[in-house]
Amino acid sequence: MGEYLPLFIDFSGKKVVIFGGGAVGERKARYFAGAEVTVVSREFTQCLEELGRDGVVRLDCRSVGSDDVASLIEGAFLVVAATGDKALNDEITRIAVERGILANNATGDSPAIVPSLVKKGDIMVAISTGGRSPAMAKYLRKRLELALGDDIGHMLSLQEAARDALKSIEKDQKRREQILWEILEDAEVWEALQESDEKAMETARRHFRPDR
Ligand SMILES: C[C@@]1(CC(=O)O)c2cc3[nH]c(cc4nc(cc5[nH]c(cc(n2)[C@H]1CCC(=O)O)[C@@](C)(CC(=O)O)[C@@H]5CCC(=O)O)C(CC(=O)O)=C4CCC(=O)O)c(CCC(=O)O)c3CC(=O)O
Ligand SMILES: NC(=O)C1=CN([C@@H]2O[C@H](COP(=O)(O)OP(=O)(O)OC[C@H]3O[C@@H](n4cnc5c(N)ncnc54)[C@H](O)[C@@H]3O)[C@@H](O)[C@H]2O)C=CC1
Repeated sequence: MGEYLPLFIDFSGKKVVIFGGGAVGERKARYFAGAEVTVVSREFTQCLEELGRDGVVRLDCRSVGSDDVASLIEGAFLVVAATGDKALNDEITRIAVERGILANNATGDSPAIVPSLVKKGDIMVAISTGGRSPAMAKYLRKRLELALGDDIGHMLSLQEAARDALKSIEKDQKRREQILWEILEDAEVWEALQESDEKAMETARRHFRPDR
């Protein structure tokens, strides 16, 4: 097993080439939908056809042999091998790696892993089992989705606002850090968040006191 580490990458404008237009190719295409996604496949799921029609992804309908791969992945930032043909997926992955392109292999050893993703507004939690049990990654995602309530999205907005306000009030960085923590750990602030963002900010402000 490799030394996998998560990293949040800005995919806007990046070229992603996905091979295979089945259920797995579709899931990966939706995951990377913010990028410039092309799906290359003999056939496409109905959902991919719709995404193609709406201009969310580009569809390239063709049968792929290993000789075609190099030209199809030119300029790509990431290649996803998700056809139903394991040998072809391994070959696609090998060719991408050879060219220094990131690759995700849906049926074998994979240089890059697509995680399970919990999203609450701008907060993201990525889950991987290092490839050992994708089913368990999915299971943990479902549990975390339930455990992390919607109020964390509101706390994010509050922290952002408090952080901005503190920059002009409190010159000492360590002190700003401490105040932001106090707000995070204040049960009454979390309670006030249920009522309104304004009420929560009001409650949070008591931590703004100058301490000297
Ligand atoms: C290594 C990895 C490479 C990669 O694809 O990136 C990989 C590989 C393989 N998956 C397989 C099977 C399944 N994968 C899922 C689901 C997901 N698989 C995802 C990621 C990953 N899958 C990467 C590791 C992630 C990690 O580190 O944990 C998720 C998280 C992300 C996504 O794909 O979007 C997404 C859940 C999203 C969500 O809902 O949260 C399910 C369940 C389901 O579909 O309901 C099953 C059936 C049950 C089972 O087998 O566990 C097989 C065997 C194929 C076969 O038997 O033929 C292989 C190949 C192999 O093992 O060699
Ligand atoms: N990594 C993951 O998350 C998971 C991986 N898998 C594995 O991923 C693979 C794909 O799964 P599905 O999408 O469900 O299969 P699928 O059979 O529905 O889709 C495969 C697609 O690849 C296309 N394809 C196959 N060979 C091609 C070629 N030479 N040229 C062009 N297109 C070609 C087919 O037309 C089809 O559209 C399977 O081997 C499956 O076992 C399955 C579940 C999860």
